[in-house]
Amino acid sequence: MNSMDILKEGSKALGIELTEQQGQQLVKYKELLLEWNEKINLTAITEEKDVMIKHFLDSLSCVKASPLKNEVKIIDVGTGAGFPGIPLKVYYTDIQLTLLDSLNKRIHFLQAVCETLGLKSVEFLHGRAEDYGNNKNYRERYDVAVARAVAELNSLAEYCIPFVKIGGFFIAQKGPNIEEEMKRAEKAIEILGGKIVEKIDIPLPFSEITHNIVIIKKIKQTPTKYPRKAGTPTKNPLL
Ligand SMILES: C[S@@+](CC[C@H](N)C(=O)[O-])C[C@H]1O[C@@H](n2cnc3c(N)ncnc32)[C@H](O)[C@@H]1O
Repeated sequence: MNSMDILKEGSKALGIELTEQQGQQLVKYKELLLEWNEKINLTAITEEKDVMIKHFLDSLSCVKASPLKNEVKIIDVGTGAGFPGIPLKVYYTDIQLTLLDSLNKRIHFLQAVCETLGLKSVEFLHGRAEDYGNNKNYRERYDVAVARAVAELNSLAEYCIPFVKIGGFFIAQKGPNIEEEMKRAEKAIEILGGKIVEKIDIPLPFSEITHNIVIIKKIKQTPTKYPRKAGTPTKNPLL
């Protein structure tokens, strides 16, 4: 099966239909990812089929989370090579997307991808989530914050919840067996003004893997002392 077939079949299994143009944009993105990966470290997954499944289909599986829809304002925290943010932007063409990462080389890659694919309304932020989360231009300005493979949920909540408006959502894409990690994060989520409202199991197409999406609603303002200074949320997570 080629990359386009994996995308088409896999997205159907996820309950979504990609247009021909969206499919072509994602295949082009995959080519850029593998090309740039020879010069800068973007991904450890390099086999084409695995890239399509573990990066692209896994990112698209976020559409199972109901808070995601067109026209919302989304921040992808620790986006790395653009996952899940860019596949979501290809699918939901009208979202306003902010891609945040602390590695500038990755930001340059993301700018090149968005320019090549013709994606509009994308903002690029280079820096730490803890710093932008304290900046009034970004704090509590988003309908949705998403993150995949960045940190344990208790630290990740401190990175992400400050960006979300009251009534908005933080969507954490997680691997299998998330229950213990969710328990360890309960206190932190509450302190930061959130509440877990749903956990969705997602069987990843063409694999035996089941991933989880944890959906957290922001129900009250985040106290101004959070996020703490850069590094603290991972060194000393709220418990
Ligand atoms: C393992 S990668 C995952 C990237 C992408 N989300 C994915 O699923 O492929 C983690 C990324 O988070 C970024 N990161 C880690 N801590 C961060 C922080 N505090 N603020 C901003 N970016 C951070 C790293 O630079 C890295 O690109």
